[in-house]
Amino acid sequence: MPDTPSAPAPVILGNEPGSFPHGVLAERHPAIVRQVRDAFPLGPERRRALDALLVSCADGVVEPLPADADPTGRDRDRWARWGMDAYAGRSWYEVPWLWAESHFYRRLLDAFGHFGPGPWQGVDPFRPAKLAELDAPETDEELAALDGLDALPAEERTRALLHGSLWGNRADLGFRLSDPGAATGGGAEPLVADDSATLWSLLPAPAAGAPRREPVTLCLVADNAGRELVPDLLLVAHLLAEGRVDRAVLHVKPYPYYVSDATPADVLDALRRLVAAGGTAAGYGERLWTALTDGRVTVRAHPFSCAPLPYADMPGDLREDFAAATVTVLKGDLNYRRLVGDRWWPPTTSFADVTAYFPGPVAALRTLKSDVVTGLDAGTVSALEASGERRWRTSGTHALIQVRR
Ligand SMILES: O=P(O)(O)OC[C@@]1(O)O[C@H](CO)[C@@H](O)[C@@H]1O
Repeated sequence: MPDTPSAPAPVILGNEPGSFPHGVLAERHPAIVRQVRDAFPLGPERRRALDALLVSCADGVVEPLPADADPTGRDRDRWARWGMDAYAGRSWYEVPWLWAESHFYRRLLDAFGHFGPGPWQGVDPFRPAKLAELDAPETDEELAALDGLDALPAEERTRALLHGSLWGNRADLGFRLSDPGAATGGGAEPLVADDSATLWSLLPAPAAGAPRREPVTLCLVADNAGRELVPDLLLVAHLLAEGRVDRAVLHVKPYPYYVSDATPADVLDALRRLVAAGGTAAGYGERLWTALTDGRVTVRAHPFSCAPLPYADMPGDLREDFAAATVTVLKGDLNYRRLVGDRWWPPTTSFADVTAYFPGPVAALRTLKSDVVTGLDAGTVSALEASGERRWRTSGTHALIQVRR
């Protein structure tokens, strides 16, 4: 029996040296700043701004967004609503870890000049790494392997594409910066929870000759670009082709975020990559291209997708989007943190209870890359604890498929 929480668990902070969140703030963030600094021929002003961010990461406090941080002023208002007034002046390590990380990316883009005006306005500082991944021989191999799918029975094909999307979540460039070996391990990794049968009960394959039913809409809240987004797009194309889904809404980030998170530009890159791949991959790519042009698939980049807050705080228009979906599938670790709240839940806490606020059926497809987890049964937790694998929560070697109808 899953445990129903009597009160919210403590929010995860980054203030404990040696912990995973502390390492992200103290080591991963400076490494990301240096990577951006080295990847572009930035002028003195931008380099000074990035160096100031490095100093701030080491021992600084959260500062209010500067007046020139966003030419429209709208983003400053948003950050005010998202907690800036409460957290300005406090140490990066003492505010909620989710908030600190999210705000770091906003500051990094500022320092880089992404919000302009200037030559780097609108430029994605992570694009070189994203394109390198998309062009890597491993991506060719993964796409060529799709040719074998046609020989599989329909259910196995669907399962293979679901698992491709799930394990594609290990392909996270920020994650590899601090744990280079973690995302490359081969072989089938254990699922710590698998509600895929519930997912398919929400998205059944239409039986031949069955009467027309209500249109089925899938909301897929994407995570990383490149080698995660490609299998996400394949899954969407497949579900459309099978008639399990009539329409799909793909949510991506409005600006570069958490290094490799997908933006609309990344959707285009991934789609072009599919279409150019030839074979089965190109067939999927072309179907998706058509579905985008005829409106069955739409792409949305909502500002809240880059908010430093849990989904429980989502605004009304996003709530309506999710409420209209037959099921919303959230990809990846960060979306999971935002879905269940980035808290020290006992791992057996009921997933259904902590996501009860979500406006409709919701599914999480995630590899475990941070401490938060819910919805595990007690036997699974004991087995994980007994396995001697100290970092099962954070190493990306385990995954889950959790669904709340
Ligand atoms: O959402 P994703 O791409 O699966 O993971 C994001 C991530 O790499 O970033 C955070 C640490 O920076 C963790 O939540 C997680 O490990």
